[in-house]
Amino acid sequence: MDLYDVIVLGAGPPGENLAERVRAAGLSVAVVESELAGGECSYWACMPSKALLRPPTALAEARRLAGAREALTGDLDAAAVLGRRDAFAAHWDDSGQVDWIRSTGAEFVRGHGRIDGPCRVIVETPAGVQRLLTARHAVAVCTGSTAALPDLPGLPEALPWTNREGTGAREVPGRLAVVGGGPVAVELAYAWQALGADVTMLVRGGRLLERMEPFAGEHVAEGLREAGVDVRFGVSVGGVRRPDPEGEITLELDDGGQLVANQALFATGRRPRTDDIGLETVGLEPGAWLPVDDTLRVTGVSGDWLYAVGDVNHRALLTHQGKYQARIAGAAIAARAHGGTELDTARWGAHQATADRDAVTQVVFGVPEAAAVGLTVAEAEERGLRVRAVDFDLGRVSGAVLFADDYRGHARMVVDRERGVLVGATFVGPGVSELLHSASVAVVGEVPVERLWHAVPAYPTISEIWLRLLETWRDGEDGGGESGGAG
Ligand SMILES: Cc1cc2nc3c(=O)[nH]c(=O)nc-3n(C[C@H](O)[C@H](O)[C@H](O)COP(=O)(O)OP(=O)(O)OC[C@H]3O[C@@H](n4cnc5c(N)ncnc54)[C@H](O)[C@@H]3O)c2cc1C
Ligand SMILES: NC(=O)c1ccc[n+]([C@@H]2O[C@H](COP(=O)([O-])OP(=O)(O)OC[C@H]3O[C@@H](n4cnc5c(N)ncnc54)[C@H](O)[C@@H]3O)[C@@H](O)[C@H]2O)c1
Repeated sequence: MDLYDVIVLGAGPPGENLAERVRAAGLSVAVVESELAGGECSYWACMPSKALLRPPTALAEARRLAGAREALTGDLDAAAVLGRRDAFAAHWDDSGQVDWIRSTGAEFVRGHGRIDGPCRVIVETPAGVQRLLTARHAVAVCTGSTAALPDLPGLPEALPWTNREGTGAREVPGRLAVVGGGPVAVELAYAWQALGADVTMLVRGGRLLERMEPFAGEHVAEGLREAGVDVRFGVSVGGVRRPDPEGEITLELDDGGQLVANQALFATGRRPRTDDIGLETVGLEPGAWLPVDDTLRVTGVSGDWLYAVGDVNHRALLTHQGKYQARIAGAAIAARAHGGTELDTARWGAHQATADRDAVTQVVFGVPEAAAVGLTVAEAEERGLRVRAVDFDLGRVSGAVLFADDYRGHARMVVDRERGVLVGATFVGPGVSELLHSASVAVVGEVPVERLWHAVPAYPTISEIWLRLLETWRDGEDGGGESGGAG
């Protein structure tokens, strides 16, 4: 029997970070991984998708600049982009990440882990050997999520793409249907269109990126259309036919039409990887998301030993938010293990996950980029806050106009009227991703809006949007905020 202070099940970014955190606090830890250390993010999600997106984005941005545009002599080299993607996915070899885990002093155990009652994990190794690990203090489930496919006739036999093929494919399909309107659909539609596919997006709702402010999805839809993607709203898929798994795929649409393509990517959300991890041995339901308290401890399990971190708890399905949770959970596990320390579970406290509810950051890449932190107006109102949306056209900011000819974009800050602080911000436009952290600091720091006048953006950067937003805020509801110009 192997005894550790902490056992981490799943070595995606949150699992790796949790292990590092508890090691730094002097606890022993074993990390169990059934596939590749680094998780979905490193091999079939964040990394390869961003590697696919960066060359087309750079090219599209150059095309928008007189003088640079004239230097472009050809199109993207799809093979080179795919090759660069392979390098960013470390050629699907996790030895670098395993070395990093080991360098923290953690033990890395390859195999499928299943909980076997409180504080026990049985690992089935690739050699078929069963190994029992026991935890003195905590087991952290960090098993992530996998693509959720709709229950459609003919779909399983049609072998559609999920995010795995959508980020890992080695050939560009001639015609690609993309089902969904969330971040995966948006980013991969943009990337594959740029790589040479004819992409049609089938979005069942009326807009893209439904968790962001509506204007973000509108700008992104316009960008996709300009890039050549056929974006269709209000279309649902009722069934799928692909008699020859190597042949064309036909999507039957609810409006009576059909779409024939060479490949179909279903980007229709995620489900938790909890169906085969022994949850039934501790009274939990296999296949369900794991609800947690704000120290990331699973609720409904006695004994304070079971934690769930990352996608699997369904709080914020993003790598950086999972890593944030890992830092909080690691601190809480260490404090409970060492005893004697009172946990700081106040809002923004060291042992209280707060940002993954109140200051979730996200960037959806492509041209334009959509970047958001905190609450949208709708979310703030749902929480009973009295807010004011302060809007400004990014195309009237000097730094933006320099960034790209014919710059189009928009910014909004959401201000809590009672406290006079920002509770959310959204930017959409080329190159806005790096603006986001300034807004996050303002939201998390609960910086009074009036103080933001003293945070002087360098001229002429896109960050001057902050001055324009402050002027609009100052001029009040009906002030119009027309004071753009050169700062
Ligand atoms: C196409 C795509 C693009 C994305 N882009 C971004 C982005 O740009 N930025 C961003 O922040 N987020 C992005 N995300 C989301 C991000 O990938 C996830 O939030 C992140 O991977 C979650 O990390 P995780 O460790 O919780 O889960 P995962 O990354 O899924 O890792 C879980 C790990 O647990 C292992 N595991 C599962 N079950 C067991 C078991 N029983 N025993 C042992 N090991 C097990 C798995 O093999 C896996 O390695 C993207 C997602 C997709 C699909
Ligand atoms: N850049 C980033 O940060 C990034 C990029 C990609 C993914 N992610 C994260 O990964 C997670 C998964 O992303 P996603 O886009 O797959 O999921 P999502 O839940 O964000 O979006 C799913 C989309 O599919 C649609 N849909 C769901 N069921 C459907 C059905 N049966 N038929 C047609 N449409 C259907 C939804 O309406 C929605 O538009 C998200 O939480 C996302 O934030 C982040």
